[in-house]
Amino acid sequence: MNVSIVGSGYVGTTVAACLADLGHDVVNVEIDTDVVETINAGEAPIHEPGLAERIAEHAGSRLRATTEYAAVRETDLTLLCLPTPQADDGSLELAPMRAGTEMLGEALAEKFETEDEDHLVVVKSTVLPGTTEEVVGPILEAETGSRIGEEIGLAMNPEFLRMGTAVEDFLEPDKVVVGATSERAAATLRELYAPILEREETTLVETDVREAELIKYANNAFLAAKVSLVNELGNVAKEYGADTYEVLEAVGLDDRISERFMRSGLGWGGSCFPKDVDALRAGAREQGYEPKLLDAVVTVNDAQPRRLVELLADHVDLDGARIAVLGLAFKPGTDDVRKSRALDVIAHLRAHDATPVAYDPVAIETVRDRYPDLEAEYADSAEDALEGADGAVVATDWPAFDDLSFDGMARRVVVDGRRIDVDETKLEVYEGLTW
Ligand SMILES: NC(=O)c1ccc[n+]([C@@H]2O[C@H](COP(=O)([O-])OP(=O)(O)OC[C@H]3O[C@@H](n4cnc5c(N)ncnc54)[C@H](O)[C@@H]3O)[C@@H](O)[C@H]2O)c1
Ligand SMILES: O=c1ccn([C@@H]2O[C@H](COP(=O)(O)OP(=O)(O)O[C@H]3O[C@H](CO)[C@@H](O)[C@H](O)[C@H]3O)[C@@H](O)[C@H]2O)c(=O)[nH]1
Repeated sequence: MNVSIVGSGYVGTTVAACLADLGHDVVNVEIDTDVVETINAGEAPIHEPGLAERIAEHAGSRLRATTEYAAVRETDLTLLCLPTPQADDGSLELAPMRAGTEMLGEALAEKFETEDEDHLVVVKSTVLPGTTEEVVGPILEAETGSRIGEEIGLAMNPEFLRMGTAVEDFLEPDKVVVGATSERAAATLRELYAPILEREETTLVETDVREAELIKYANNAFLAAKVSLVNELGNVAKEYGADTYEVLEAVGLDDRISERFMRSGLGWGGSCFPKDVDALRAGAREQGYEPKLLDAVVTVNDAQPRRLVELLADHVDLDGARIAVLGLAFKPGTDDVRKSRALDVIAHLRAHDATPVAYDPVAIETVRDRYPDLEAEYADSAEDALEGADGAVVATDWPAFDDLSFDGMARRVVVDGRRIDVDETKLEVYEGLTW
């Protein structure tokens, strides 16, 4: 099929490369010219395992990128992978979605004028119930002068991929959720995802649009809540002197609970859980419901970076101390630093007048770009960050940190926010945040 993807960020780029891999002809429509040039040069604009190889293989043949919306006219369907960030009050900010949809509508108007063809528009961005049918649909109708259900098909198809395993998650998902406004739209998406849907392990869930929109938020709220509960239990376990990882390993054997998403420590960051839980809380309030449990899920999460720095302060006088911060990415396998807990740890260290010396295998450039005012020094290697340090914190569980010797530290005091696999015998103090 001929597919256009509007927005070539973490999701749009991954989805484009994977759909090209499945045999589709794909064009990324993106306003950032650097991203467009990078993809067309056969390179990946983000760090994501398996992505660079796929872009290198397909760029110039089944995959290309452009800043020109006119490209959508040569395609059968468009996936909207636009950002849906947080407004200042935590609610869902729809301005980028509206702007991109308007530009798409303008481009499609010409397609409908010159050709007797239809076009399916699919919202892949995470949006609250009602957005697809009450915001995206009407903009498309206004811009094109056509009706949803006539020339324009409309569907919502949330994406569940994770950073760090995005390619694998997209190609081998547990489920594909399709909320379509017509059987024709649903059939087009079944055709798009046919090779994925053939997998025994993948379930196709067909719903109305509102349910598809809410499934995405419910999924993320559930996982974020699970990690916050695990962190609360971990904090309690620490008070009792019990090892929460042993406790939760046993709890996870109950298949109603599962052993996944049981890692306590610094809590959740990233571009999804924080903004999606906040958008759902704001949306619920707007609908007249007080989401008390979701509020608590955020409160527990927000407290963890401060708890970690306070724990470190029990062992090290932080005033004037050099503290190595191991990891900046919000999780391993990605250069994504949006809402990374490491940034909060750095802010708390600064509040204690410590000097944070940060190292990350792939995310230092992204931090420098996005947070130029962050008050941290950067090191070229973990060993350099640790050299002469009065203490260290582990903020991201990069596998490479497991093998560190911590030899060059002035004092070998390590507070681990992620429970990596270090050799404790080499350390003067080794404390886990929650165990
Ligand atoms: N990152 C994830 O792991 C993930 C997973 C599932 C769903 N989502 C959802 O997918 C959506 C996209 O997320 P992301 O992480 O890829 O965001 P992102 O910020 O990485 O990418 C968005 C891209 O859209 C581009 N853009 C903005 N306005 C545009 C316009 N008018 N026309 C064309 N391009 C435009 C930006 O330049 C950027 O490259 C969000 O709704 C997010 O919640 C994200
Ligand atoms: O046991 C765990 C598991 C995760 N985390 C943290 O939780 C955050 C999110 O991790 P993860 O869910 O693996 O990564 P994301 O890329 O944010 O993916 C989530 O957000 C995406 C965007 O909506 C969804 O598509 C995915 O399904 C959903 O897992 C990270 O900070 C992790 O360190 C923990 O602290 N403990």
